[in-house]
Amino acid sequence: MELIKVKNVKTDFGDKVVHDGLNLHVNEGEIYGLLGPSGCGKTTLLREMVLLQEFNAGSIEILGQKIENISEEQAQQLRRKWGVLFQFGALFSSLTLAENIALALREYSTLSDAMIQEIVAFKLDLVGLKPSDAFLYPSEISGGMRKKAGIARALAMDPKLLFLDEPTSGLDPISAREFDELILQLRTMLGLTMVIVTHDLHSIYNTLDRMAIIDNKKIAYEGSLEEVTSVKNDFIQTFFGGHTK
Ligand SMILES: Nc1ncnc2c1ncn2[C@@H]1O[C@H](COP(=O)(O)OP(=O)(O)OP(=O)(O)O)[C@@H](O)[C@H]1O
Repeated sequence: MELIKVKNVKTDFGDKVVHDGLNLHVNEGEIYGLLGPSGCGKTTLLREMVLLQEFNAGSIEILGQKIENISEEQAQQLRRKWGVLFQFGALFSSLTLAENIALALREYSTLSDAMIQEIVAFKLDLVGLKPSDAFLYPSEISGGMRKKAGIARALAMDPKLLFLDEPTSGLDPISAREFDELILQLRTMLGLTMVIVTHDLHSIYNTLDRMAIIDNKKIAYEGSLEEVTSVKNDFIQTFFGGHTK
């Protein structure tokens, strides 16, 4: 089942055309990568998918709902069905990790305090953080732990879909690989579908089921790693740093 359908999406910022007819789909349960050279419009597409950015033409359907011309009420309902972790999507520095994770639950649910604490503890455990980490502030933890806490916050409302923008950027290699493992575990445990913008070749190899490479305003290549890297041309060779078959 296709959870995301992008059809002929066009985006410009004034004179600058960023997307000129993008087409892709993401299947349920898939870890799908948005790749491409710097500035090709990956983050813009991700922002369009999560209703933070308008596009000029075409159509995007998420979880069966077309998002162009969506009403505010429908948009609010849809936003609760996905979690997002942006590259600089910092946690609120004045709140503990537990308070950060609980934020959406307090805003969108009528659950009791005790129930919210239980859910927070469960989410912390899910991402590999300790119960005692709940009381720490973002400034007191490492970058890797912050990313994990960001994922725990994104998972607070039990989303079906997770959108991640450059999740391993800024992490040391060990934390980055730990993060890849976490992504794979979460998919297995929760059956999540994920869309990940990434430049990280290790993450691309370790985690992605399929990917789209945006170049020159279009989806230049789409498919599994095997399919994409079997293309014999200079662009693909350079993009994958010569690590193709
Ligand atoms: N709000 C905006 N106003 C004007 N131009 C924008 C805006 N947002 C993005 N752009 C431009 O659109 C292009 C695509 O940006 P985007 O951030 O989507 O690229 P990207 O592929 O994610 O890049 P990177 O890999 O460097 O993060 C860039 O040229 C950028 O400068």
